Amino acid sequence: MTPTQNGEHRCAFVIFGASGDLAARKLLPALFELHLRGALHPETALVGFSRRDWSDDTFRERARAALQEHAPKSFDEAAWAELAPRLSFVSGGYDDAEAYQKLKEHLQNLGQDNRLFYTSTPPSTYAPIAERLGEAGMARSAGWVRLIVEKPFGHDLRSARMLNETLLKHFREEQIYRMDHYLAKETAQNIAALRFANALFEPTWNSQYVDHIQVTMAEPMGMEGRGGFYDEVGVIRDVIQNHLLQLVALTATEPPARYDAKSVRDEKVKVFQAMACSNPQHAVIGQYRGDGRVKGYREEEGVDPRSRQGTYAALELRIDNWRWAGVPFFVRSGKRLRAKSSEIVIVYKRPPHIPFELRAPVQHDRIVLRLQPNEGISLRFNAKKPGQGISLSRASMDFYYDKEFRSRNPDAYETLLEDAMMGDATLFMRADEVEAQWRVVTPLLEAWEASYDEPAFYDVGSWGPDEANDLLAKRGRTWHTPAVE
Ligand SMILES: NC(=O)C1=CN([C@@H]2O[C@H](COP(=O)(O)OP(=O)(O)OC[C@H]3O[C@@H](n4cnc5c(N)ncnc54)[C@H](OP(=O)(O)O)[C@@H]3O)[C@@H](O)[C@H]2O)C=CC1
Ligand SMILES: O=C1O[C@H](COP(=O)(O)O)[C@@H](O)[C@H](O)[C@H]1O
Repeated sequence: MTPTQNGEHRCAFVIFGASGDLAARKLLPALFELHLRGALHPETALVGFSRRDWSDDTFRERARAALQEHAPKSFDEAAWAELAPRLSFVSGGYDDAEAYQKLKEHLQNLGQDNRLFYTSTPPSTYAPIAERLGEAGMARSAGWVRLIVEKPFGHDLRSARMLNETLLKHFREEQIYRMDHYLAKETAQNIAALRFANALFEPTWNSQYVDHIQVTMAEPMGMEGRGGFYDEVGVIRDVIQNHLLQLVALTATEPPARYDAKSVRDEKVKVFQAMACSNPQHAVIGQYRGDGRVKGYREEEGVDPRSRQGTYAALELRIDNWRWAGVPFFVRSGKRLRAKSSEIVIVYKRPPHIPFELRAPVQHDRIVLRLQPNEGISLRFNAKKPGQGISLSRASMDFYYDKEFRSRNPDAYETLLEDAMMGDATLFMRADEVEAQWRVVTPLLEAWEASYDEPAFYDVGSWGPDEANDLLAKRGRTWHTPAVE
């Protein structure tokens, strides 16, 4: 019997901030996809909550419009007609105790004891939402109660600890699901499958064979209307503290004994604890400048025209443990770069002895794990060129998800919402994990914010500032250039 049939994941799914961008672009389309493939229990109710004075019908109209706009290929009238009556709306403030009494009555009337709350609201509301839910007696029920907390989780180590303390006053750790949607990308999940379901890779996955590892998350977009938010946050808080550090941890972790929430997260925490804190000597913080055609960061709406905020960062990280001692991990991310590309590159050492007479040193073998686009894996190695004698050329073995599998890759939010309804927290972050991640980046953030240095400027459409190339050149390495279409 599937969990849908046995009803374990039937629930009332409450979206705080249901009028917002994330709900429209990600949450409602993900729930609709789950409904289309029968993974949303037929009695699950979707409850929107926000300050808008909306009726149930207004929420339904907005949700329908959001699906038509953001999931046009999946939108289906018959499926929508089934789902629409299960949507309802409660209007109220996120810090308003009376509104939570109204919500409580609404959920009682729906007759759903299992409840999943989602904070799709600005970060300043996460703590008040948890507190008001707790005070209204909604952190417990006759069924299960879970709380999904969006990112960013805190602004630094101190605020992340305070947020954890507040949440844990009202909810038990097992009830709290902290989001990092990168963990649910198929290729991020495939790192564990590649390493731990094959005998081929793991024996060389260590400092004896690996020269260094690169993690890149490049985006061509600028601020897209989020300038005000971004200017408070910057690239380190926005993606490095969470997405990139998680990718490093998945690449570096020891094999867990079992693939479950406790074992996987225990191992990731050990990686973060072994990570040396980042520092300005081993980091470059950059900012994109305009080219007359495309606005520079300082010209973006909502951004301080003298802002020093980083829209790009490159860091060298170290993991001081037996497996990774001496292997640098270079991570970088930026806005307004040449193309969208998220990838992890494992660069191998050269063989200890080359028996051929060659004109140039052999190149390093590489495993490229592509998260997006062209999800898949490439193994780049040296091969003999046809003809007399040995001369080498680069060759590649490529695996592409879309060519190998017929099924579509679910969106990360779809996977995460389904997992949360099933009570599987493996792809969500634990309290100690988030704090351990903040420990790594906070010293760099503090040093940068206390300094008066200008960021390293880079051109729109480039791969980042020259200083980021120097960071690797100092270590005798170069960045892998992502393949772009
Ligand atoms: N959008 C995205 O792609 C992503 C978003 N996130 C995170 O998800 C959360 C929601 O994001 P998003 O939907 O973009 O946010 P929005 O700015 O769209 O806010 C969501 C809703 O919260 C309410 N709201 C807005 N500002 C305030 C405020 N100052 N005080 C109280 N309520 C407010 C509004 O609802 P109303 O006025 O009706 O009450 C709004 O519709 C954020 O924490 C964000 O960091 C994470 C990753 C990606
Ligand atoms: O969390 C975030 O991620 C997006 C990028 O996500 P992706 O799945 O499209 O790679 C990023 O644009 C945004 O700034 C950040 O908040």
